[in-house]
Amino acid sequence: MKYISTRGQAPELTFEEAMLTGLARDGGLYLPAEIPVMTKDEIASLAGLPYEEIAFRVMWPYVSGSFAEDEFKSIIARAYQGFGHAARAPLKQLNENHFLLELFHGPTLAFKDFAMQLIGQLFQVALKRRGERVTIVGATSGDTGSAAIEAFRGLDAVDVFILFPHGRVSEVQRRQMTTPADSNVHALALEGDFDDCQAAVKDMFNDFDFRDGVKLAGVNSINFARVLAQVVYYFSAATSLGAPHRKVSFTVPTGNFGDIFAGYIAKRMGLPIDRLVVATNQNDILHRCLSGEGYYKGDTIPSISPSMDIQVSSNFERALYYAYGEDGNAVAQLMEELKSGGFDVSQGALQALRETFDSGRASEEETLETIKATLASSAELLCPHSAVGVKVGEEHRAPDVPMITLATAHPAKFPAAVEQASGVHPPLPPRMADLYERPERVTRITNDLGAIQAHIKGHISA
Ligand SMILES: Cc1ncc(COP(=O)(O)O)c(C=O)c1O
Ligand SMILES: N[C@@H](CCOP(=O)(O)O)C(=O)O
Repeated sequence: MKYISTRGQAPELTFEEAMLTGLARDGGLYLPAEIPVMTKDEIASLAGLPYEEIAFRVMWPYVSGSFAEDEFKSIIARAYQGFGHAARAPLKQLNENHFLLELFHGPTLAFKDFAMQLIGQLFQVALKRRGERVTIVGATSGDTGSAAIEAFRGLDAVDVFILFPHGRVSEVQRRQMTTPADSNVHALALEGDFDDCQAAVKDMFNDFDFRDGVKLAGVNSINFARVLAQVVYYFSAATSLGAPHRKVSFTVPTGNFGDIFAGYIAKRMGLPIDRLVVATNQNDILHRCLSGEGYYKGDTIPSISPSMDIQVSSNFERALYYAYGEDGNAVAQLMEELKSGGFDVSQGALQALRETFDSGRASEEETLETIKATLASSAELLCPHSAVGVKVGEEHRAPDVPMITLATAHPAKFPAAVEQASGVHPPLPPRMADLYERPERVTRITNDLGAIQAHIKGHISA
C-alpha cells in the first residue's frame, strides 16, 4: 500500500514512512493511494468479535507492508489493554433508534486514546527497528495533547511538545498535560487559539531546515495512522447493530474533521453507512460550508465544548481531495485561498460532499439543555461535545435507520459545564482522583514561530 499527498507533489510513501513523516512535504496530508474494500461476508464476520480482532482485520490491509502480522496483533493488544471497559467502545441505547457510542473509556477519557495508544506502540516499534529518534510537535484544543502525552511519556526515542491555547482548555485537560513528570514531555501554553497552535505546527513542518534538524514527527490527525485507528469503531458499532445487512448513520461532534473522516473511510471500505452527520458547536464553519456558504474563517468563539473551538479544520482537506475528483492541484489552490480568508466550494464538489455528509449546529443553550434532557430520559451523563452530537443526531434521525452518535469525551473532563446543565458533578475515575493535587509543569509562550522553535531546540534530548 502506497500513501499519496492531497496536494499531489510529495513523494509516495509506505505506511511506516507516512506515519513517521506527518505532514507531506508539499504541505498536504497523506492518504492511501487506494482504499481497500471489504466484502459483505468479511464485514458480516466482524459481528461479535473482540474489539482487538476487529481492529486487526480492518487495519491490516493498510499496514501489512510495514509490520509483521504477529507484531501488529501484539501492538493492538498492548494498545487497548489499559481501557476501562471490556468492549472498549460500548454502545448504549438512548431511544428506539438512537444509540451512543462511548469512546471515553481509554486512559485520558476521550476518543483520542483509541488512536494515540496505538500509534504510541507503532512509533516505539518502528523507531527501535530503525534506530532513530523523533521530535513530536502537536497542537491541541485539549484532548489530543493529553492523549499524546499519556501515550508517549517515558519513551526514550521520542520528545513530545504539545501546544495548547492558554486559558481555552478545561482544567482537567490542562492538568492531564501539565502534571506528568516524565522529562520527554513538554506542555506549552500558547498565547492564541487552537488555530494558532495548529498553524504553528504546520509552519514547523513547512520549514525544512527545522523539520529535518529536529526530525519532526506529528501525531495530530495530520497523521493518517490516527485516522485509520478511528475507522475501527465505525465497524464495531455498525456490525453490532446489524450491518452489513442493515444501514446505519453516524453523527460526529466535529472540529478538525478527523473523526468523521474516519467514518468516510469506513464507508468507502464497504460499510453501509447511510449518512455521516457533522455536528458543530457555535464555531460552525463546517456547517456553513456544507450549507452552501463557502468555507470562510471567522473568529473562534470560546464555548463550553472547547475541543471543537476550531475554524481551520485540518482534515476537511482530505474530504475536499475526494470531492474534487482526487485533483491535488485543485486542493493546493483552495488551500492557497484559505490563507487569505477562505474559498467557495464548486457546485460539483458540494454535491459530492452532500452525497455523504449532512450537518447541523448546537448553540450553547441547546447543548446545556441536551445534557439535562438526556440525563432525565436515558440516565446518560453527556460531556458537552457529545451533547452537541446528540442534539444534531436527533434532528437527523430517520425512522428506519439507526443513528449512532459518537460520545467523544467523558463528562468528568468538563465538570463545570456538566454541573451547570445537570446539577451533577461528574467525578474523575479513582486512578485520577489526585489530579488536582499533582504539581504542574508548563511553559507560557507567545505566538511566535521563532520563539517556539527556539524553545523546542533548547529542550530536546541529546
Ligand atoms: C471531545 C472531542 N469531541 C470532538 C472533537 C472533534 O473531533 P475532530 O477534531 O476529529 O473533528 C474533539 C477534538 O478533536 C474532541 O476532543
Ligand atoms: N480537538 C482536538 C484538536 C486536534 O485534533 P486532531 O484530531 O487533529 O489531533 C484536540 O482535542 O486537541
